[in-house]
Amino acid sequence: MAAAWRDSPGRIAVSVVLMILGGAAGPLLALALKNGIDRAVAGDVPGAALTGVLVGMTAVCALMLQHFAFIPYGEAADLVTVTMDRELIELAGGSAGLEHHERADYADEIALLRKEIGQYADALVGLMTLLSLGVSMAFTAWLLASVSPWLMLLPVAALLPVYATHRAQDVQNGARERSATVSRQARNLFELGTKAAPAKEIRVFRLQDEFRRRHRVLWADEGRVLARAELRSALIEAAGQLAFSAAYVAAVLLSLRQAIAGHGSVGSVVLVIVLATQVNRQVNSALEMFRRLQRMTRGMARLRWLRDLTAAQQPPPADTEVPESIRTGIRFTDVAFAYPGTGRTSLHEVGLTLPAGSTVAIVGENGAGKTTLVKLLCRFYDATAGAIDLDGTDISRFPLDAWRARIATGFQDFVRFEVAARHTVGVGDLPFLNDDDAVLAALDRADAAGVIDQLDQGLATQLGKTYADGRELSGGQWQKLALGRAMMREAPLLLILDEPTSALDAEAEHQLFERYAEHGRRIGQAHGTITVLVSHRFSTVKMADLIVVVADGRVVEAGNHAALLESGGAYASLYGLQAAAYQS
Ligand SMILES: Nc1ncnc2c1ncn2[C@@H]1O[C@H](COP(=O)(O)OP(=O)(O)OP(=O)(O)O)[C@@H](O)[C@H]1O
Repeated sequence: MAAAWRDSPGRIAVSVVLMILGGAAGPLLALALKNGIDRAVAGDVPGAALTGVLVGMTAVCALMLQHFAFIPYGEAADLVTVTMDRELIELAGGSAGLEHHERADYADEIALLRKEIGQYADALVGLMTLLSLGVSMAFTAWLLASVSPWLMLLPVAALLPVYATHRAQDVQNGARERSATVSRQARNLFELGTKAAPAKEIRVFRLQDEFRRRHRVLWADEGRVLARAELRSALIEAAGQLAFSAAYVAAVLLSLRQAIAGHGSVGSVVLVIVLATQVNRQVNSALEMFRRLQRMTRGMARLRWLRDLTAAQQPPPADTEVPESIRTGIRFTDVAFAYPGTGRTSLHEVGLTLPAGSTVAIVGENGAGKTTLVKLLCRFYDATAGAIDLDGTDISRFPLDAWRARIATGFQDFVRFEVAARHTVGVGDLPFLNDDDAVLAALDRADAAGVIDQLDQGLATQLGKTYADGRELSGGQWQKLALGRAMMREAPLLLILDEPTSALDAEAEHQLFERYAEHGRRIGQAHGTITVLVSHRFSTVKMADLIVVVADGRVVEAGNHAALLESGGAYASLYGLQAAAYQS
């Protein structure tokens, strides 16, 4: 409601007035009916006719006002949804690190939030309806009390189903929460089975039936849990409704007894019957609205959790500026790291110096810890122990945005930005987004200018199959544009290429890395830029000034190619194995 008021106070004010009038119209209709009947019974024809007109007018108001109110608050609700979407984009992308995306339990929460956030428009509808219902119920209670104070118990009895609904919702929420992981797995299978990227492997490995089978099993499990919860909550709700029904029958009998005893008119009996029916309807609607709002409350709690998490994950205040250039280098001192929530240490006592202006290759087997080292350099996470410093200053003391502004990166899981080719590359340095010369120079540095030559409209070509006129590229072409993006920043302090050439063969990767190393050395002379290349291929990184061999989260060797070969350690034997494989 607060968000809607901020977005469009006029629409909300008009809606509130119309909803209050609409809420009052129902009970007033019953009152007009009572008066009309009493006057008719008393033979007052003009009075009865007049109240007849009043009955008609209040009936029209009861039917129409809430519909008219829906126009402005429906629009306000749409605006709120858009505002909420924007907030979620801001929160999901606004934290310093990646923990909320990479931790499974946090990812579950965010997946639920993404699903639910579109329903916030319903929250406004629910609140407006509850406002109108509140007015109706207050009027109804007052009119019932005027017939007999005992009838005041009727709305009180209506609280029983409300309470029952609350309990029933708890049961359902608990079940939904318990099945969140299964639901995420099933969703994962659905996405794998319907998206374009996995389509080739699914066909070749004939995975369709296996996916369908697993999907069926997962939903069967989740379905059973949810169905049991649904049944339990339906029984709890039915008990609440039954209690109210008993109170309804008692109210009608009470008013009849009063009329028979001469303490009330025929009109009063009609008034009680109409109002008691309205109370029933009001309670049913209120139940429905409460149920919806409770669901929203869970979602709002999730949103608050994400707000708090994002705020808590903000970096500590910076107390020094990022230097223009690196003088000596970046040093890891006894760095250890465990991914939050895993309790498993991924890096152990890493001690390492990356000299200014050098090209450093990080090699190692799958899961060795190469990308984790890169994540710490980008400050996606803070080290659990130890420190990383640049020329003696801990990198956590730099303003995070300023630090990242001096890093250029190309990742293995690069993004396919489906925009104009110019912008796919240009986002690598936002101030130069529309600077074609800068974009072409970056593509040239990445040896990717050829991709643009193959596009009908050059840099202006819309990319991606999401658009009817979009041009789809091959995996390698997308990757080359991502490399161009990595080359947009001309004077980074760190140029990090984390297996960005996986779609290329060993020879092409080798040539490209030579080119990057050459480029790195050139900018390295001016700014002390350190080029970090991550690869599995020992043969392609031998030109690096420093080769760091990582195994099981530890740096096991570091030196240049010749020195490492001479020492005859892990590098020498793995290099020998790979070289032999190529030769054979
Ligand atoms: N987000 C994460 N949450 C928990 N553990 C993770 C996460 N990412 C990586 N790990 C674990 O940390 C260890 C190091 O992973 P890392 O991604 O750094 O390896 P890598 O050397 O880059 O491997 P690859 O060559 O396969 O990319 C592995 O044991 C991995 O399972």
